[in-house]
Amino acid sequence: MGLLSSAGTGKIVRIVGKMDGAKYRDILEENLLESARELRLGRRFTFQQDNDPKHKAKSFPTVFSSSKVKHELVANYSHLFWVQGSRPELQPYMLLAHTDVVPASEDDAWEVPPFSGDEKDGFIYGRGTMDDKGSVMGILAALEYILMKGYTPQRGFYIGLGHDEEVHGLNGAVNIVRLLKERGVKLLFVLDEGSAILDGILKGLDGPAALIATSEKGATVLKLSVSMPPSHASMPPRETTIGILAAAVKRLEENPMKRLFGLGPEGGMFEHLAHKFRFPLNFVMSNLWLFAPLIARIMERNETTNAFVRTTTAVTMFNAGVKENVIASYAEAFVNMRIHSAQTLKEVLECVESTVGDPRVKIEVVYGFDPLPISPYDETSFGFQIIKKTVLDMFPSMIVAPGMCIANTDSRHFKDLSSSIYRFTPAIYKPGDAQRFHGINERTSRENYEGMVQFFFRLFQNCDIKKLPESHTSVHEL
Ligand SMILES: CCCCCCCC/C=C\CCCCCCCC(=O)N[C@@H](Cc1ccc(O)cc1)C(=O)O
Ligand SMILES: [Zn+2]
Ligand SMILES: [Zn+2]
Repeated sequence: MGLLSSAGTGKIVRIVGKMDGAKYRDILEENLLESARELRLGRRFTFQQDNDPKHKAKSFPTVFSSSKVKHELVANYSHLFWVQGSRPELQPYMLLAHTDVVPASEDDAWEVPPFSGDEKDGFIYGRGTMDDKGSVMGILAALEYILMKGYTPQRGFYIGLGHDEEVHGLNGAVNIVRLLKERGVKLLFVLDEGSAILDGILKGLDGPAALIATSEKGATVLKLSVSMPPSHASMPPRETTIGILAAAVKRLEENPMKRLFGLGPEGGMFEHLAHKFRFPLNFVMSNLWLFAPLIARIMERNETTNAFVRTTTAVTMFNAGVKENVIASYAEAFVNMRIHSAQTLKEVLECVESTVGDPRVKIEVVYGFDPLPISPYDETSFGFQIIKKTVLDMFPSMIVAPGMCIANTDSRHFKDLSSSIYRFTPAIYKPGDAQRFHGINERTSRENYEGMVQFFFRLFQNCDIKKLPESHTSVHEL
């Protein structure tokens, strides 16, 4: 069923295909245009900062007035929605997204101001359009639409919109989890951001591939610091705090963590994709047991694919000095590491200590956690198969494979509520797009945004089957 498509200049979406009459079409069109405007407003699309209850009611009037939907604020700014199903015996699932964003500076070379939400050449630009307001709006717009159609979901579901994902979700996601635990909720599956449809990003792969991440890397932030008494810049010591610390972080950069390609979920991902690679890569990918070290050397040349090969090391902050003619008494640096699934936090810390190899450099763990468990993706895994089916409904010839999230998401806080946690948004990303995450010119195409609404709209309906058909039946035939 076709739902949404691009319209003429100035219009984000127009309804096409099987719709239930002009009345719904007009209302929905107006509503989705409103949604798109909200998305474009970027900074202003923060439910909580407006602190105006009418604001969300205006954007999604049906969601906020439906007797089927229960909405509550969590920790003042996060949102928890419960959409009641008509068959309470069916286990609920949960969709996650977040409304907060990382900072963006007008001084960086954005093609359009980062909070203008301006549209250019078919793309809506702005901080949060990819990470993660597109999902927020896509989920709510799809819910608005399905409720307007009068569809009653059979399987109940939760929607959690965190407000502090970019600072670990300790107030938003963690409190949503706490509430659900208190209520004895167990989730059939959880779907969050963290992977997408990659087109041309994995070199040698013919055509796009939808990668449903079944795990995510662990992470740690380490604070490295050096202290010594301050002194006059005219009589410098042979080594300064800044020089010692700079040498330590340089050693970390020059000695990347070991290659682990093939030993984590990325192994299964490339094996699934193998037949879509051009010769000889198809042969090589089908025999990772033999060729993994060779592939790792090729993949590590590119920043995005390197993240699949190893635990990554990023020196993100360096602070030192108070005046240009005073030898700094203190220098500190922060190192952000994402831990490959085949390694533990403990192993990473041991390795960093040995690479730094200088007792004058104090190493403190700001936070850290191990890689997340791998969620099932076999033929009997309801969540994986339903997400896959929904992708195939939209893109029938798409290759769908299990993937790995190389960053971190709020979903990691949900591991006690479900063993089936998936990270995927149906956006298509092309070469250059990976750098837009937390970077400049973050943007979403009209097609990606519309696809997001369509994906969730279909997902709500696909989740209404009671159970998957017996194995060997293609889920696409459901
Ligand atoms: C990280 C972008 C990689 C792009 C790879 C190219 C493929 C794109 C496919 C899918 C989209 C990837 C979505 C990534 C979601 C990232 C969410 C996020 O930014 N989370 C924060 C959480 C965090 C972790 C550690 C901290 O110290 C603070 C915040 C993140 O940085 O991972
Ligand atoms: Zn995000
Ligand atoms: Zn982010």
